[in-house]
Amino acid sequence: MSVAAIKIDQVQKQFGKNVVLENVSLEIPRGQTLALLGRNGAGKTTLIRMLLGLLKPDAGSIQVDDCDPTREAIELRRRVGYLAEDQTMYGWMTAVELTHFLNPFYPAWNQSLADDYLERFDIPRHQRIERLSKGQNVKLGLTLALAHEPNVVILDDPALGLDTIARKEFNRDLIEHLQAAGRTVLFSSHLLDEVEAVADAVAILDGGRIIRQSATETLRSEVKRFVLNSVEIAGVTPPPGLLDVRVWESQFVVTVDGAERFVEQLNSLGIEHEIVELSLDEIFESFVIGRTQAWPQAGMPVVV
Ligand SMILES: Nc1ncnc2c1ncn2[C@@H]1O[C@H](COP(=O)(O)OP(=O)(O)OP(=O)(O)O)[C@@H](O)[C@H]1O
Repeated sequence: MSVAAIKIDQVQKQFGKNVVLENVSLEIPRGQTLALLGRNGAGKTTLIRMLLGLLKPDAGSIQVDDCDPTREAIELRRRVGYLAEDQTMYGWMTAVELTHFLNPFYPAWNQSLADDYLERFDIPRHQRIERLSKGQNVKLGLTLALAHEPNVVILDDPALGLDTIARKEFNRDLIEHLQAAGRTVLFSSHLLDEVEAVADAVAILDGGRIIRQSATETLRSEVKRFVLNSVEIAGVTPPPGLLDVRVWESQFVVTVDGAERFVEQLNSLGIEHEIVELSLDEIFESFVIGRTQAWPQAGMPVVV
């Protein structure tokens, strides 16, 4: 058994002329929860569909729980729990009927675990699925994704459309039932404030590439915002990992990936600075819409 539960190596995918994924590589160690972040249309669902063998990569390779999704799709489906974005289910069945219906498709299906989830998630067993609320629907989807005790769980924007409290409940359930059981979880999301509490690691997908993958805590300690006096910064070499520069009255507000190195650089030059901690939301924003053009070039007059 390999150490990585999910291994994506140099994957490419294009639809017609639209290159959606370009040299995407990503590894998720067993037992880890990784949040895949990206703006609308970044390619999250496309990547997830390839992990499940529903789409073939144009190039590159994928391993999920030691299976190649393109060649072992059925075996893979049995080992992986999947909750799709806007999952549609048989509306005319009741929740409990659906669990019994799916049972024979999965050799490892655990009906008493399915019953247990229905109860713990407060899903009315005998109500038709079409009459369940959005929150109950998502939780039923989660029940179905987990009842065969998969090693790997893939959730495509699971909290989409849920209200704030339902999302918090969902995240709590995710932590209690998946992480505690040592499952590997990959979930895509754009609700970053909530990802923070759940994800051990995040990967940011932008422009068809993974532009950053890191432990959530490491990312927060390495990406910081600095407030600097504009006169002092003139002529200083832009730091590696510069993500964003804004001119604010007589100050430069600079976001850097590699905060420690930048602090050393500023200290060695005797430049005073204030450090601002960022939320994951602000970090994500700096990566995907940050602008670095406002960094002053040596010899350039500086706005004061
Ligand atoms: N089957 C397909 N045929 C053609 N283009 C597709 C197909 N599936 C996805 N695309 C295109 O690929 C790009 C990525 O779509 P994808 O659904 O993977 O993004 P996403 O990150 O999941 O977005 P969202 O957060 O909005 O769900 C989009 O430009 C989309 O139009």
